[in-house]
Amino acid sequence: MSYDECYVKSVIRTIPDWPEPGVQFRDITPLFKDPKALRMISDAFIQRYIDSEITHIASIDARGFLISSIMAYHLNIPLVLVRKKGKLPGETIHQEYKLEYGTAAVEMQLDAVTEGDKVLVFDDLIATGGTILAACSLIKELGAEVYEAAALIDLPDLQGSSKIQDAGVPVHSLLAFEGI
Ligand SMILES: O=P(O)(O)OC[C@H]1O[C@H](OP(=O)(O)OP(=O)(O)O)[C@H](O)[C@@H]1O
Ligand SMILES: Nc1ncnc2[nH]cnc12
Repeated sequence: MSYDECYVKSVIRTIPDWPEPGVQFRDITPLFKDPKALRMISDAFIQRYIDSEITHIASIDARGFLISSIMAYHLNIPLVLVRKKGKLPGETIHQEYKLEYGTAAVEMQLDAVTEGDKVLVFDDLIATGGTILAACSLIKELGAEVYEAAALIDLPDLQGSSKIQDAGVPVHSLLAFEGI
């Protein structure tokens, strides 16, 4: 089955003014109810990385987990978790980042990745880029290299993907949606 961008885009639902007025929420839940669309995007990501040098996928809480665990299984590489602060046991490091209002923080376990690892950072969507940049900073702090940041959806008008690229991290996404 070949990748059909129009088909995949058609199963992503836009909810206007959620969770607050002015936001066009790109809802990926219908994609998980559609095995054909899920297979198309999973295969597209797997094809991109099958012959790459990536050694680990660092997957971002929570929607990032859904696609990256399929990728890790098929690529036969370790999946490590970047979670919202306070969810991971044991020794961790965390990084704060800015939200539209206030701040949030993501966290990784100290033994998640180490020097020599080439890590793909994966999330479902890039908006302002704050979450992925915080994840990249944790991976670098642990001594590993960020190979690339990938997401199903980019919202280019919010300039997050440009910000990530300006920080020296290549970015790959399958779909772009205009607007915020
Ligand atoms: O590029 P940014 O501006 O940082 O925004 C993108 C992040 O926002 C959403 O996560 P959310 O915090 O809503 O969490 P969820 O995946 O648990 O729903 C999305 O899944 C990304 O992780
Ligand atoms: N517009 C949006 N749709 C879905 N998830 C998001 N996370 C941040 N902005 C979003």
